[in-house]
Amino acid sequence: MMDGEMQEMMVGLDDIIMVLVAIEKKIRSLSPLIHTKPPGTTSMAEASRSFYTSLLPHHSPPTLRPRHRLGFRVRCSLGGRSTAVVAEEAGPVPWGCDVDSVGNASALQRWLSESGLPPQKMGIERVDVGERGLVALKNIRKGEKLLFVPPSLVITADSKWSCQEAGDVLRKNFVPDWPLLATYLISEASLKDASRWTRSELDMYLVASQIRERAIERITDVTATYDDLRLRIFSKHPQLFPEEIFNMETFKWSFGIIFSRLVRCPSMDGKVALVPLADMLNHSSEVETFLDYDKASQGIVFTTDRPYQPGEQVFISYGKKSNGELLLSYGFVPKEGSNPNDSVDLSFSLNKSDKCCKEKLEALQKYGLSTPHRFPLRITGWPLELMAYAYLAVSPPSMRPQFEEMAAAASSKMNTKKALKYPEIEEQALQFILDCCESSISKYTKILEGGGSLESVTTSPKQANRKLLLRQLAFDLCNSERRILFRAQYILRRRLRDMKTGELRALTIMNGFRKLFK
Ligand SMILES: C[S@@+](CC[C@H](N)C(=O)[O-])C[C@H]1O[C@@H](n2cnc3c(N)ncnc32)[C@H](O)[C@@H]1O
Repeated sequence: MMDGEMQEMMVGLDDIIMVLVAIEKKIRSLSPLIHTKPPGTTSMAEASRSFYTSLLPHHSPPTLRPRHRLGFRVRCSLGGRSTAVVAEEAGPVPWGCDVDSVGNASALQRWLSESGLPPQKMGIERVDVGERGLVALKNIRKGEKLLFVPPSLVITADSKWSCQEAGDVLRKNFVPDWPLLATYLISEASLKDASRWTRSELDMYLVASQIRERAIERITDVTATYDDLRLRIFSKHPQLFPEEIFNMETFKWSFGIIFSRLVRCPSMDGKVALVPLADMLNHSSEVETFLDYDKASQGIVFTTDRPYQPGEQVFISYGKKSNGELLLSYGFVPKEGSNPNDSVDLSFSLNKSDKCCKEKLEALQKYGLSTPHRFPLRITGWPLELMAYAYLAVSPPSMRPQFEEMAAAASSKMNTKKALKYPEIEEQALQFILDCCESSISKYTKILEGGGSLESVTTSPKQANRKLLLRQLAFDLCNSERRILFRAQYILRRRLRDMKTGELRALTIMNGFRKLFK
């Protein structure tokens, strides 16, 4: 979560929705009560079933055979298993969020209103940004509250499971919300084909970007989480969690949904939920509004921070995220230059041949840092922490007494937000950052200008050749990250040049004085 603010992800109707598993067959048959129960009493299994039948483009029956789909994952490791062990096993990386037909949207909307959703000023429609989204049906004022999705339609860790016993087992074992919801989705879902990045594609197209590392970390975390659940729970209750349904592939799929569609509600102590209809809202960096639970109306709402006219797509913010983070969790990259929160992670290391390398490393470790360490660069500059890390990296042995102060500042554990200043090594520190920037730029350039293999894709993701689409996403991301690095390079070079001319001027003046006194 960036800047402690609410972060949306969400489980899409079309995803949650995909529902209905074989488990259902074994357990209890879901009664066709969906349309007969009074509003507000809908069970999550019913919700899932209805989503499924109302939004899927083809009304294919739920299948036991797991097929893959969707997005990326988060840090949610349950156990202490070394993540490095599973990194290599991670295999193909599910990516992004498939967008299905809007053909059945009206059935979904009808069902939602029969289940207690109040009349809406927005409807699900095909849109230019995000393929499918919510569009204003009437004039919407700035500051207006919208949605009001009642808790009965929301999926949370407390939701009722089709297979109550399975849910109880997970809760008894204190499984945290994210893996619990992921397992819930598997138990309710049947899966579809996905756009997926393979490990080799990540290596090929995102080799210059730190996002590749983070993608691998995420897969690793999900893999470790699944392994932990399998060991502690699934293997002990095979009748509740049969492996043909609860396996690594289905787990990756459900985490993909969680990553791209889970809503964190600040007003419910950060409780996470999957919210139908709300999960049709696309992200815009130009708005700041986000989903939350509204105590007064007892529903999930958001408050518009701009007016909309009928026909306009309505947006929320998924949080102040960089393009890389948006690609990682949601599978899209905003238009170049359109994201004021964009940043690029750059990895910095201590010099191994530095005489004080060991002491510097110890100082870093004391404050929870290491070498290499990643820092975010923005179009507007770099964090004070990076400058402190650079000071530490270039400081000579005579500055030993300052190592700890530098490490503390690099970890942002210093209470003051004041920038450290060591004029005697400032030039080297800036040069250290510049060198790292330039070496990174050359990696991006190699990818971006490497024979024009990343040709442009203009058709919709659905129709586009999957490979071209993924390459294009990687291309867009690399371009936006390189742009930030170019800017940092420009600022650093200028500052270094100014310092050098300043030094030169000072030297000339000094020489002048010297001559005068002679
Ligand atoms: C919560 S869903 C929003 C609804 C989604 N468009 C759908 O049809 O299900 C999040 C997904 O919508 C798409 N999306 C959201 N905002 C977008 C944007 N600004 N540009 C492109 N795609 C976007 C991405 O595929 C993302 O994973």
